[in-house]
Amino acid sequence: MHRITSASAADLFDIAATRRIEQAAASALPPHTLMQRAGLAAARLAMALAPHARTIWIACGPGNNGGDGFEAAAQLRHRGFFPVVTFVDDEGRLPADAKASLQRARDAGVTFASAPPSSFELAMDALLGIGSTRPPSGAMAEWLARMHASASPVLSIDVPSGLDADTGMRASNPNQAPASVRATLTFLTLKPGLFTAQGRDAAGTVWFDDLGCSAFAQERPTARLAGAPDIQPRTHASHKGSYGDVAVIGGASGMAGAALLAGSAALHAGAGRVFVGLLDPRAAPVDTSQPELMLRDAHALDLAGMTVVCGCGGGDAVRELLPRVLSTAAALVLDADALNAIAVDPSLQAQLVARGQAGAPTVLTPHPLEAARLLGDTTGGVQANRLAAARALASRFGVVTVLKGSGTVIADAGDEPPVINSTGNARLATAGTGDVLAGMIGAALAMRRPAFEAACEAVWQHGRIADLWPADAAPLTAGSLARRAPD
Ligand SMILES: NC(=O)C1=CN([C@@H]2O[C@H](COP(=O)(O)OP(=O)(O)OC[C@H]3O[C@@H](n4cnc5c(N)ncnc54)[C@H](OP(=O)(O)O)[C@@H]3O)[C@@H](O)[C@H]2O)[C@@H](O)CC1
Ligand SMILES: [K+]
Repeated sequence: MHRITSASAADLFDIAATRRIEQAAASALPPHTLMQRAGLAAARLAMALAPHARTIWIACGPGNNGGDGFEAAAQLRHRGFFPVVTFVDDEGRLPADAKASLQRARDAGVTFASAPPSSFELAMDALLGIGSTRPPSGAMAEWLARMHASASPVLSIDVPSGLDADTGMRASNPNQAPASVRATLTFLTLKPGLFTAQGRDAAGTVWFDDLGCSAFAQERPTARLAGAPDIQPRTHASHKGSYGDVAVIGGASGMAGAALLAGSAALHAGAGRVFVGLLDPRAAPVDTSQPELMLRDAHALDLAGMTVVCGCGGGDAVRELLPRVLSTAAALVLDADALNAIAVDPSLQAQLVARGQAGAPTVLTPHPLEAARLLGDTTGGVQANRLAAARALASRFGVVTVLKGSGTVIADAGDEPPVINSTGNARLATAGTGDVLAGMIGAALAMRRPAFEAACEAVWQHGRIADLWPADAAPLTAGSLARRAPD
């Protein structure tokens, strides 16, 4: 068993692949082995999370997830703990594995109750796992609300009940605040839904136990966690030309800040030279707080050979420059208003596709609403399956897509599984952080990183800066994020 951190690189498997792996493993092992291993792992983690617990409440559901809970209860009782099990259903309907574990819990002397204990030091959610088919209701919903309202830690078994392990969507109560201390112990495979959409909030700290079955995981991953990128050392005999030129195009009237933020981020991410082509004709000729940035009139910038970051604060004015940007930029990041302009213009879309066909690297950085506009979908439709939406955008336009949000998804147009980013936190929910990300990706492209790697690395670093933000420092702002340190 090990804890998954933002540095962990790992393959993720959807429910269908997990079921196949489970079947292959179960048929090669003696009956009940997997559930006994799962229950033992759950009991061990429960003891580690609440070593002095007097009462551990284990809520068990009608399938094998409940079976894991019974098995954990038996193991905890054998070790001198006092688990109290509440069980939602008729035991006659339990699958064979779970029935055997229920019997083992009874034989171990576990207490069964019809209602949750009045106090508990740890709650174990073994109600629903990957077999969840509809929103929890009745006693199940009440018990989930009860455990998440308590100050005690909640340990979810395999998957937080009601969370779709493929998509990270919650079946119900999407706004229900999860318990402040929460962990999920997942078995056999890591599932993508634990890491994107509502999954990260629901799951808390993710622990993984392969139940000794990694040899059976011969499936193609659905997605991946990329883990910490390798730092590319700079050679001593290098100069600013070695790290490429970035040109930011944006900053229409009243929105110069967005373009300056992207420029600052590109500079601090290591680009050799950064030009900021402002769309506002009355913009100041220099930013005295960042004199390294070379401010220009966007229309006068020669973009040939440049990595262009286009759209930050671009307003409607960016539209007229897009044909030239799409046809001349050596590498390109399209953000914000550039994406909105492309979403409503078939000729720009055709140009974007042509870039992909010509092998010109392009990265799109939409948030869910921008992605929805590009796909002709709704934000809800995009969020309902973020992996699929990112893949659809990447293949439609022949680009790398960075679908922002909790668990940012990075997909390319090829066969590679998409990456779900594992860094970042709610500190990033402040104006301008998207402009900073666009600038960081631009810098990585200017340094000749392949587009998919550039996007994955920059997204990881962007979140990592927020993760390392000192708790006692001033709140994170986009400007300080771009400079990679609190003011
Ligand atoms: N087999 C093994 O050895 C191993 C299995 N493992 C464990 O098994 C888990 C998968 O087990 P599973 O397939 O039985 O699915 P599970 O998530 O328990 O739920 C299915 C049951 O719930 C019911 N149901 C669904 N939604 C509902 C709702 N909202 N409200 C009420 N009922 C609802 C559904 O009934 P139905 O939809 O048919 O009415 C069915 O009865 C997996 O996540 C892992 O924890 C691991 O230990 C590895 C070894
Ligand atoms: K569960």
